[in-house]
Amino acid sequence: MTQTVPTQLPADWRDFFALTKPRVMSLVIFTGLCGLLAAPGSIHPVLGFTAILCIALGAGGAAALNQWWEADLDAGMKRTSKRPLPAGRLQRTDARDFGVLISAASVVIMGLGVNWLSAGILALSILYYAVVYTIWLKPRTPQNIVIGGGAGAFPPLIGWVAVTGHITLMPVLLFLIIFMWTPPHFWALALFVKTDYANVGIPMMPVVKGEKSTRRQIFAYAVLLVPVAAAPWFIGGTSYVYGIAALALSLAFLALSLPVAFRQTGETDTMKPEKRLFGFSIIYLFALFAALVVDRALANNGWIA
Ligand code: HEM
Ligand SMILES: CC(C)=CCC/C(C)=C/CC/C(C)=C/COP(=O)(O)OP(=O)(O)O
Repeated sequence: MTQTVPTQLPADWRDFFALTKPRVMSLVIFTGLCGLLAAPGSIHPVLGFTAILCIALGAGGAAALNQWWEADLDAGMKRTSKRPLPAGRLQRTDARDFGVLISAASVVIMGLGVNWLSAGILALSILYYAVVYTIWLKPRTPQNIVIGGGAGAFPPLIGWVAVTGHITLMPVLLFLIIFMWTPPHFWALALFVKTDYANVGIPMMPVVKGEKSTRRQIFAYAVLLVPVAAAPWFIGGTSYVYGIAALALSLAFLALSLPVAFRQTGETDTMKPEKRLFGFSIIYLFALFAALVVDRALANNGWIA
């Protein structure tokens, strides 16, 4: 007897999966994993896997709650109108319940299985993204992503604390790197989807302060990112392998932010430098955190100091 094997998950499962913003969260999870792998000491692989699963569940749950709250806003923006809620493929209450369930599960499992400090920071970052950023800051101030960006900066700290059980300067620096990276990452994108945010009344920086001010601020954060990204090397937390990679990547990021910072655009501009900077921002963070893990692996094997 022949059976047809379904090649795709049922639509409702795909929609729940989409609620977790999987593409964005892949980098969130990767930075969490790198924090865990770069931390001094060791963790049992099963517990390490559990910690990363909890970061994924917590970040995904917070993203679901973000979309539950913003379903009407998302319906009004071209970029987000096809998401499961605005497209009518899911009930709003189902998205809320799913978000609460996997967020709560992530914190409890992290606490019981790994340690309560990492569980506490995970809970803080979920509340930070779903409540402080989404409900409070995003509709109110153009500094929303500067302050709210803190939420996305926690995962490497959580991964690190999952191993060590305490907070030191190194994981705080990893937090600061993502904190400084978030404004240029997001504002580069906001420059080319400006009208979307203006249409739904979200006070993103280019809408409120204008393009010129946003461009200058992107540059300022890209400048600050150079010493902050190299700081783990300066304090002796890594070797020159990470240090050189951090400087090279950050200077490339700065170079790409230059044409964004000092140009004016007309109505028909294709926004190539802004799109390039946004694209590179993602490669930048993947490569920087990968360099950190390679550096620590080389040191642990005695190949570098
Ligand atoms: C408040 C902070 C942030 C804001 C407002 C923001 C906003 C955005 C937006 C609007 C997009 C476009 C893609 C989409 O529509 O889903 C995007 C893409 C992306 N973001 Fe962010 N982001 C933030 C922080 C982060 C952080 C902390 C990470 C990871 C560490 C991250 C990783 C990514 C990635 C990987 C993409 C590309 C996704 C794709 O290829 O579709 N973002 N971000
Ligand atoms: C562990 C944990 C909870 C991590 C959280 C990670 C985090 C805060 C990531 C931020 C990423 C993100 C998708 C922002 C989108 O902003 P938006 O929601 O304003 O974007 P939108 O306009 O696409 O809805």
